[in-house]
Amino acid sequence: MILNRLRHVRTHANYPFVYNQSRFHTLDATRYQIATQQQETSVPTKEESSPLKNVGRAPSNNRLLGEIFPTTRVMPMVLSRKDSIVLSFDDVPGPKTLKYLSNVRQYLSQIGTQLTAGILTVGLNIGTFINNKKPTKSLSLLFDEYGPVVRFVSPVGGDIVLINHPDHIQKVYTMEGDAPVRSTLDSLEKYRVEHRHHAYGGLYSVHGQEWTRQREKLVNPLHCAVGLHLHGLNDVSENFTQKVYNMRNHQDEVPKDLYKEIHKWAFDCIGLIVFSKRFTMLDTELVYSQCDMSWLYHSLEKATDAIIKCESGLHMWKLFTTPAWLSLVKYCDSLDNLIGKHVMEAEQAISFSAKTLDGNTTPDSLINAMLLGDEKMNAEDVATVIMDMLLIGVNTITSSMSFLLYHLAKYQRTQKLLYDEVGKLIVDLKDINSIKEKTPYLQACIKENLRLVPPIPVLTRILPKNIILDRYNIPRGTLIIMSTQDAALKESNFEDATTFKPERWLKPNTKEYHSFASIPFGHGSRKCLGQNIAETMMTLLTVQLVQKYMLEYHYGDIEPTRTFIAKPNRALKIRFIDRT
Ligand code: HEM
Repeated sequence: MILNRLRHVRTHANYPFVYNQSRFHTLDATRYQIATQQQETSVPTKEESSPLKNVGRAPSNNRLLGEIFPTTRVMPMVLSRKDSIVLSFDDVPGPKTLKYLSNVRQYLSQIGTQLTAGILTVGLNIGTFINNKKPTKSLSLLFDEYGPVVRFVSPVGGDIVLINHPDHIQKVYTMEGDAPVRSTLDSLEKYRVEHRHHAYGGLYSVHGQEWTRQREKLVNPLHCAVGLHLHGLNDVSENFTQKVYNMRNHQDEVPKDLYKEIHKWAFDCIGLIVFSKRFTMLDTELVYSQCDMSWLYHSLEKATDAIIKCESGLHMWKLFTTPAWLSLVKYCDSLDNLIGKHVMEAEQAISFSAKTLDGNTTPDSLINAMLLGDEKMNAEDVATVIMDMLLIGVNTITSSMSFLLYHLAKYQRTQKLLYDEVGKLIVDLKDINSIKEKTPYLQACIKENLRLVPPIPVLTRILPKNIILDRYNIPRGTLIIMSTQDAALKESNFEDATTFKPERWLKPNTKEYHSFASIPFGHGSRKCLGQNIAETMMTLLTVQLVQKYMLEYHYGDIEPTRTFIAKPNRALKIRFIDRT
């Protein structure tokens, strides 16, 4: 939604460049001066009426942009000899084809910037297929062609700038402001506007004051959640380890879909954290009609598939009712209803026991934390927040756990070193920090796995101020896509970059790396809130599996798919061989 609003603004912002190219060729000095004046501090005011002053950024009288990023005073900058030359937004290199189409963008305004991202994804996937390249490689080819800052002139929405240099990523984060804005999933947003009567999104997708309110409400309960449920999380992991034992075939492989079993494990764990209830999807063979929990799981799976389809295609669902869109509505409705039921039960339990929450009391569940206290949320908002949490939390953890097992099975020497560390470990379930302290090599494995395959491979920001990246002046309001995975796979940032080498994260080696070269959980005030939960879950399960089994993998390389949350692109046929 925000993107759709900003797109309108950005369209006008580009006109001086699109139509006045020749004029600028003769006015180079003026252009550089103007671009420099727009550096990080400059934000347009209502008084700026000269067309030249508005080059490369939003028109000054735009109310919407002002609403999202409140206006600050313009500080004129004087160009001294020491100032490096700043190039305009139009000089940013990128594929030309889309530029010609940009003249028709105003006629297609309701489709939006996300479509350009969709086209980008489809293009990269086709390129990968035609050139028989690894999916992770095709994005880096773009940077090889155009340099570390690539501009996509969108024919139908706002332009996109793609970056992969750790210095630039760091600079974007330092300029993100107090209430950072990321691009959201348009499909989920449309669903909420049309089918949920403009309900707020969950923490991942809201902005501004609502984001601040939700984040403040959730930050502590999510931190405490791990401590509250450490035993339960360990039990779920034990369940998974036992299920693998029961499901193995004669080759010691799990013949059914191992990814799906990991998904159920993640669902049971996050279910425990969110609802404070023991879900038992791992023990349940799916008979959908029989219980709410199975339906919740089934709806989550189907809603995820539908969102992936809607987000990665050509966004036709914005114009027509496509099967993917119908499926999204059906399963998001189902998720909403089922989660709503849990929230209502929690509400009733609260009113029955007349629970209260003063400032120092730790709530006994995440739902209760949201329903109690001074800034308590209404039931509908709580249901939305939980839906987003399930969609992000369950899928990201499933992705990382799958790749962690794959990497351990593939790199036998690493697995042996890990076994030396955890083989005889007795896990003290009173304190997760002590478990982490006793397992530095395992923590390095988790980190290295997330470097190689971050479940969310690109992060986005829409900045409140102009930013200069690699000498190019990028106007505020531009969608900046940070290809963090590409940064993490670059030889210039990590030697032997595509190899799984946990040792690189052990002291003193860790100092060698740029702190923004691998940021799987993001950074800053909008950083992932589930990092501790994710690391704890992966620690508990890996310890149990490595203590009991030797992992092996004998098939072709597994790559992450290019979807909004990465998945393995082929079956996880890992062998779980009993340790004697
Ligand atoms: C391996 C697992 C996970 C990874 C790699 C991961 C990664 C991320 C990333 C990259 C972001 C965006 C950060 C940014 O824009 O700078 C994010 C946001 C978020 N994550 Fe995670 N995540 C994981 C698991 C979880 C779990 C288990 C939960 C909760 C149960 C969770 C809840 C959230 C929330 C609520 C946000 C939005 C925060 C905000 O906008 O303020 N994540 N995550």
